[in-house]
Amino acid sequence: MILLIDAGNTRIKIGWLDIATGRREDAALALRHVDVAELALRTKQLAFTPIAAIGVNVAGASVARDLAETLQRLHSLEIRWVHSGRMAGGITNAYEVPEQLGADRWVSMMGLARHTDEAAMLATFGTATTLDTLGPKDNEQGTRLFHGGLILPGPALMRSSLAAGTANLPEGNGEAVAFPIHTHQAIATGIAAAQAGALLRQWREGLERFGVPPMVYSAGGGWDMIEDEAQRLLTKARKDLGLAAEPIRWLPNPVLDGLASLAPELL
Ligand SMILES: Nc1ncnc2c1ncn2[C@@H]1O[C@H](COP(=O)(O)OP(=O)(O)O)[C@@H](O)[C@H]1O
Ligand SMILES: CC(C)(COP(=O)(O)O)[C@@H](O)C(=O)NCCC(=O)O
Repeated sequence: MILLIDAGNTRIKIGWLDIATGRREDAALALRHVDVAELALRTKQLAFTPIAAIGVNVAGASVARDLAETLQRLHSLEIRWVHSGRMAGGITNAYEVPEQLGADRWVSMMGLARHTDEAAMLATFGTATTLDTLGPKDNEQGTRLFHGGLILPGPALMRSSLAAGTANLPEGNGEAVAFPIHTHQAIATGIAAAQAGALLRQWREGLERFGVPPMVYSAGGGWDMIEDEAQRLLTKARKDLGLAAEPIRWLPNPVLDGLASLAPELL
């Protein structure tokens, strides 16, 4: 079994792959950085001994070091860290400097490619929100292009930055509504509208570029804060354009899916 690691800025997600059968974890483990020691307890509960570990890390050197030390101590394993590049897993990276792209975003495009051959967008609501577009599989070689994408503060970061940067605003919670009538509602609605509005903007860019609407997939721990608003705005936009309804589809772990698809060529 191979451990799959996605170290994000808030949490580390860990799954596994049986390379012989393609079998994957039922549910990924999510740990905060400070709880990395819990990995010892959790991997001891696994019904197998991992023989390799591959991962991406956008959370800085100390998180990588903690993970590396923990897996070395527990299983004598070295983590094979994946970095962004110009091409991998049948996808070409349009970033001017490919190595600058977050490795989690890059590998998530390979995860997304497992779910559709159509032009698609992955909206990930983590610490940051990223809205990334993958072109269709439409040439003879079957290669695809990562067209680029947006970065904005994630829902929780928007909320905490409002509370930290103002004298009077709390950490706003609540439902998004058309016309907010108290502060919590005003903040929750503002954040949901900003996140869903950015998603919709990028979906329209995709529609113009491809001539067909990109499929939209979502991921990340902050999705539940904006799901209703995002689904509602996209449904309305599609209806206004005379397009059939097509909801945003949730992907629990596109980064781990991408690592799983890269594993055979990495190991
Ligand atoms: N138990 C939890 N601990 C921390 N964040 C959580 C938890 N449950 C949901 N969240 C939300 O998930 C977000 C982090 O999502 P995640 O996809 O793990 O991000 P990242 O990949 O940047 O670490 C947080 O900003 C928060 O809104
Ligand atoms: C955009 C990110 C901060 C997202 O990180 P996350 O929210 O998943 O922790 C990360 O992918 C990153 O540091 N990217 C480097 C810059 C770029 O992708 O252009």
